[in-house]
Amino acid sequence: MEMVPSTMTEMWTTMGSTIASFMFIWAIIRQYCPYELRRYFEKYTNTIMTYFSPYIKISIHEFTGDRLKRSEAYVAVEAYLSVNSSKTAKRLKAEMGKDSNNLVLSMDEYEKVTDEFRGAKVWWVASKVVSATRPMAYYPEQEKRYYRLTFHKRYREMITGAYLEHVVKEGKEIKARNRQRKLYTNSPGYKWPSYKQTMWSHIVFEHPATFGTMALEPDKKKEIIEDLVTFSESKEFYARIGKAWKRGYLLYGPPGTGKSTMIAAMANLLNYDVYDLELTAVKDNTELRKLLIETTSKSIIVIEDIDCSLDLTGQRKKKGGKAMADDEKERKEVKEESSNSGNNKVTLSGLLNFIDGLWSACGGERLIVFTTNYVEKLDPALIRRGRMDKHIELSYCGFEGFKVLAKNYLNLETHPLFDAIDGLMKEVKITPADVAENLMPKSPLDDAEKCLWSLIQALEEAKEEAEAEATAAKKVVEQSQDGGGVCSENCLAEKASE
Ligand SMILES: Nc1ncnc2c1ncn2[C@@H]1O[C@H](COP(=O)(O)OP(=O)(O)OP(=O)(O)O)[C@@H](O)[C@H]1O
Ligand SMILES: [Mg+2]
Repeated sequence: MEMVPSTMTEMWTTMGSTIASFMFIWAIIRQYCPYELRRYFEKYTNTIMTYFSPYIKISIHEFTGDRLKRSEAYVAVEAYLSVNSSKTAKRLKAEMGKDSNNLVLSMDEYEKVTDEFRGAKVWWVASKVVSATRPMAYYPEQEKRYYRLTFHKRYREMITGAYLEHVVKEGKEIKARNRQRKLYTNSPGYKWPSYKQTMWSHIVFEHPATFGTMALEPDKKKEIIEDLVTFSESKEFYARIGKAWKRGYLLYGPPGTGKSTMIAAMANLLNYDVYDLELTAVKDNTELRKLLIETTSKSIIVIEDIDCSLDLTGQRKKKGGKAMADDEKERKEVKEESSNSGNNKVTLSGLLNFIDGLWSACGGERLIVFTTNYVEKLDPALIRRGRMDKHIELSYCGFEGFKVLAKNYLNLETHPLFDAIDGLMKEVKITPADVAENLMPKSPLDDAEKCLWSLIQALEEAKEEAEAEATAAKKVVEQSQDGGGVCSENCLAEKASE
């Protein structure tokens, strides 16, 4: 009877020491056996194991090829498992979901979940390979994440066919349902594209503007909405006519007329992401192309104040201020210059390529929107139809626009003061931003009437200013006509003081 515990102890001791020796030997092998030899050894053990194993494995990697874009299959599987794994997996990751009010769960790394499909059992594992450490300490390791699907070989046909189809389809649906719209921007300080997943950084897009809240003539509004909706539903049409599925919009007009607001409204209408491209932060044409490739479909790529972002006009003037007739030739020169000199800048040709070069067709379903305050400053090549298909002028606020704002801000459909405002609006130019500002209650006690009076006052002031300016301008014209182009000493002094 007493023998049992002692035998047990002995057995444990022997086993312990065997394991210890084995680990020791393994450590020695790891240290001294060359990496290549070990790889070779591992490869063949794997092959032998696979030969005898009744299971088939399929890996779905996050990045395939040259890591240009996240694999669509990976994204779909991720979404599919986010729903299907949360019931069975024990370690889960949580991320903020749509509208930031729920958490979306997905399986954590190295977690295994089981799924069943028509009586067949399959296993999914989320895993990653960390590539060998690089000599440079500040250059972090690369992680390559992937999902691995394991199933019995007797289900081969069904799993590789129907099941994977089901996973991708459902994954895409889940993705669309949980889609949190994003606002992306290219960060200027960022240098090492290879270890970060993307060159864009993003936040959740939460702009409340819609076409409903925009002050715009109803006809124009309707036309723009129809144009956008038609675009988003025209996948087949674009394929048939052999054009990339994208459309360019140029929004121009004075400051405060709603160009940025309209972009937000567009994104909200179509449920698209927004890529706010800061051209001045882009190093060169190559980087511009990389940024383009990393944009996803169903998105709006925005370049605000295009006239300020790029010295396009300057570049062309530098070439000797030639007449517009030399246009084509000049553009060619600019192109050559940019390809030869390799100066680190985004050039006009780089930007044109970005909009309609070969690369611009990847992905599809994208809007490119430029905004500017000075449309006449832009290079005609940049805004010709085909590049910027639709030109939308956003202008000063009309009475119709005012009514929308009055409804939004004060919940007013009519008011006795509306007639006075209508009259004044015909005489003076006021931006929707100024109207909006005046209609905004300034204290809790402000009622609608007070806000309307504030607007009337602003309109009257603007009118007086405009009149004063007009008289001054008239005076100058008269004086120059009187003097017959030759100024008297007095006139010169007056002009100088002006
Ligand atoms: N058409 C409009 N309808 C409703 N609100 C407007 C409209 N235009 C401007 N606004 C209001 O004015 C503010 C400024 O508008 P926004 O930023 O869109 O102007 P912008 O045309 O982009 O000006 P900028 O050229 O200076 O960038 C917004 O906060 C918005 O509330
Ligand atoms: Mg703006």
